[in-house]
Amino acid sequence: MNTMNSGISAEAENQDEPRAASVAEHKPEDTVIEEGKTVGKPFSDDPKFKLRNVEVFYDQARAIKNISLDIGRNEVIAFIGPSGCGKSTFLRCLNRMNDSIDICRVKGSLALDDHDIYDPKRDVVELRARVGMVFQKPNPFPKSIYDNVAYGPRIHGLANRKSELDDIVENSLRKAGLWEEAKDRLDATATGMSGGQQQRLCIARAIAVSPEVILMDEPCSALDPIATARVEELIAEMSESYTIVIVTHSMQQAARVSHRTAYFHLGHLVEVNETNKVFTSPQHELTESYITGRFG
Ligand SMILES: Nc1ncnc2c1ncn2[C@@H]1O[C@H](COP(=O)(O)OP(=O)(O)OP(=O)(O)O)[C@@H](O)[C@H]1O
Repeated sequence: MNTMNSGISAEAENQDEPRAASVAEHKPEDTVIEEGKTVGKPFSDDPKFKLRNVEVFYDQARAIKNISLDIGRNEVIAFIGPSGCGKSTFLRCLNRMNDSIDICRVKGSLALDDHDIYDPKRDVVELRARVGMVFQKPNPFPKSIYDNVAYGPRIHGLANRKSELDDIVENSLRKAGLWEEAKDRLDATATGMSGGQQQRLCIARAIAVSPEVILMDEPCSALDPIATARVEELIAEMSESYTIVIVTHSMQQAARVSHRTAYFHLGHLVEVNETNKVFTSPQHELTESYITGRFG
């Protein structure tokens, strides 16, 4: 796990690659991006997801442009890039959350454990149990803490007896680091919790159906620094059991929590590499421009 949290720009600027000279000569936005060409290490020896030539359209507008990427088993991968570059759109393909958007079309090959995610015969409810999601804003149901966590296991029939359900709720809350705070108020309404607690409850809710992957779309953007630190600790703990994909606007967060980082730009996947490499010696000038704050 990478623990760098400062000095990203300084380290990036200290490298003596010849590319540095060319950056000074023209604006980053003038850079021509070679479609479908991602520098670094976009592929993995043990992929959980194999994503090839993925394109996503909203009506005629192409939001994702010929992206190929593997996401490794039990890897934490961060998606970074300027606003509107397609991070969330690409993330939402991984459990077909885009299905609910009528104008959205997904092309290419997307496989989870070598099975086509977009197979028309695929059970999307089962897919989303395997590939859970935590959103930007904590969105607990207006129910009790217990019922929030028990909801998924109930609809998926994961517990035959009340005692089994109790165990799932307790284990999920423990894994989400919320048990001590919640155990004496399981019947209290979830919306009365703090924002950070609500977000950990949403993580517990995702964990309760035994997912293999957890997608996180800016999970800390509505949280204060202490609640953010708690969720980041959780990500580190959860990475032992799950594959985690996190979209973040915070480069420090990407550096702290992820093994690999993927840099998106205008719908292209420009660079993917081990996180410390992306932040200390980016190979693409657009990545370097972004992490040194030239735009974004
Ligand atoms: N439901 C939608 N309908 C039409 N266009 C959309 C829709 N959602 C996203 N887009 C467009 O797709 C492109 C990529 O958006 P997306 O939200 O995936 O980017 P992002 O990198 O996650 O942005 P941000 O960091 O601001 O959340 C943008 O041009 C956006 O306007």
